[in-house]
Amino acid sequence: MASVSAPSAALAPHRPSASAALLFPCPYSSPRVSPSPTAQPRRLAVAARAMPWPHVLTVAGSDSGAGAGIQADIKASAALGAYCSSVITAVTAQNTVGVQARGPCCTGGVRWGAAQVKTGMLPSAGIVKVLCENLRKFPVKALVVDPVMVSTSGDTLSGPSTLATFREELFPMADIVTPNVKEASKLLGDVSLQTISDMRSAAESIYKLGPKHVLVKGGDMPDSTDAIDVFFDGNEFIELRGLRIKTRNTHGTGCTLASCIAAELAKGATMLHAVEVAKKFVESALYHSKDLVIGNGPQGPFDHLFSLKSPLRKMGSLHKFNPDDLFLYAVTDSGMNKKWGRSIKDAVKAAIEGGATIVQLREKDTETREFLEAAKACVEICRSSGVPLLINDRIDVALACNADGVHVGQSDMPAWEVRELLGPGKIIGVSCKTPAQAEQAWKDGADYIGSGGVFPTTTKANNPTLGFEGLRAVCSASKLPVVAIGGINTGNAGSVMELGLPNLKGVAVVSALFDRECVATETRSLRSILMNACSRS
Ligand SMILES: Nc1ncnc2c1ncn2[C@@H]1O[C@H](COP(=O)(O)OP(=O)(O)O)[C@@H](O)[C@H]1O
Ligand SMILES: Cc1ncc(COP(=O)(O)O)c(N)n1
Ligand SMILES: [Mg+2]
Repeated sequence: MASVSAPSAALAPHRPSASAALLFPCPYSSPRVSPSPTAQPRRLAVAARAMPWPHVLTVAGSDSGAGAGIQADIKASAALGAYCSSVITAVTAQNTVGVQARGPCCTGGVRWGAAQVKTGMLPSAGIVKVLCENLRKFPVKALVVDPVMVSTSGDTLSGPSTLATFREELFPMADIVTPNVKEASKLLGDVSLQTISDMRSAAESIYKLGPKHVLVKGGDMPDSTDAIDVFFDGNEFIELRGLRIKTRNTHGTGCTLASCIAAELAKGATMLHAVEVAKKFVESALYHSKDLVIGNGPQGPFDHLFSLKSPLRKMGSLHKFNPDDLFLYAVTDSGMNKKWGRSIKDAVKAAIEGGATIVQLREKDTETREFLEAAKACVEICRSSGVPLLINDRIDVALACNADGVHVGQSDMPAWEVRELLGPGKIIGVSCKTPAQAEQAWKDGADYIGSGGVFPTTTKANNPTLGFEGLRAVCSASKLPVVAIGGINTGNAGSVMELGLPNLKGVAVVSALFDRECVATETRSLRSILMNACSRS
């Protein structure tokens, strides 16, 4: 890419002034309603009035190369279904080689209402102070602070003069601060950060400066085959481990991650879920862009809008996947429900009443139309009880009913293709019998694996039995949480949980619940057996 120079007027420093309000008009005034509602389809007109759109305001620098900064923020927010407005704090001239020039703009007079605000490059202590004044005057719903200091190309974007203002004024207001390892080190007086344990200590020290959460990002961690970030909420450290994509196109990963967090928060996600979706989004975008050639420099931009190639995709589920949801996993079977004269919907209702923590509709013999109708009814029941609903194999049905996710087997669509179709927010489970399959499921972006048959079963034909030893091997090798499946019932479920296997979060059952007269009673007794077993092991 040729070197791009920024217009010199834009590089001249400005003092904050009231006229900035004109430069950055408040984007929150009511949209004009079409004077002729009959001219547009009724459903669209109703939606436009009823839905407050998720909104991110980015306060960051412009990157003329458009891979990072404001440009990344707008693309990332749009990709995740949020509207993004912007306050430009600096103009930079950058390309795939590095930063050629930079200069500050102003942030004065901007009213951001109650948006989720994401901050990026804040080039001077003066601008950080103006920002903090505004934040105190106009409280926001959430504040995501990406303390941009040095670009990945090694160029300084915000000098040491801003450090104290970051630490003392901005961080205490933040809901999350997302430094990379180099920034975390600078913020803590150039401490050396070489290991995950160093990242944990850094997260804890930065947390003490006042933000509600800290994410220390490990994209630039040397010698790591995985991309590991450390999340800290003041109580618990969570290691977020993703696949490290081999690509030169990593310019703008940090800006993108922070904007995605803000976009997910705007959509109503909790902080940890927002961070998890954001990380998956960056991983998917890098994967899709790994061979992209833009410019000749060592660090290229990536394609934020890769998902446009997958028009089927929905906006993602707000149901954050919690591995503990695998505890009592109810899997339906159309034959069994027919035999006992109940509908899929009534079977699911009863399982939830009895304490099922996740439900999968596995309807191998149900006609598509009937399956979809039942799935839509089950989505409603599950949503109102806070229980995630997954669909076995049928990605089309999962998309049509907006289920929380899908469970696939080794002969179904590969999990990475499912992820392409469903997007980063949905839950994906994969059946795995071997450590190699478990490793592949993780690489493909799955959230959990189901492993079995632990015992002989009649529910699934030609299904070799793994036994406890096979289950142990898969659990020990898995980087994902595991649910055991296959021939599990009230008589043997306790012995499975008492194994105390690493990553084993629960048991999945079919006939033990649904090939019985009273689903709710069976579910209740299985639940108490599992709870007792867990308290013993
Ligand atoms: N090659 C990669 N493959 C997968 N994820 C990556 C890669 N590089 C960075 N990430 C992820 O991108 C996000 C931004 O991290 P990082 O690149 O460290 O931030 P920054 O851009 O601020 O230096 C993190 O979630 C990190 O794990
Ligand atoms: C205007 C601006 N803001 C932020 C970054 C950080 O980018 P990177 O993700 O490459 O560290 C950048 N290079 N330019
Ligand atoms: Mg980076």
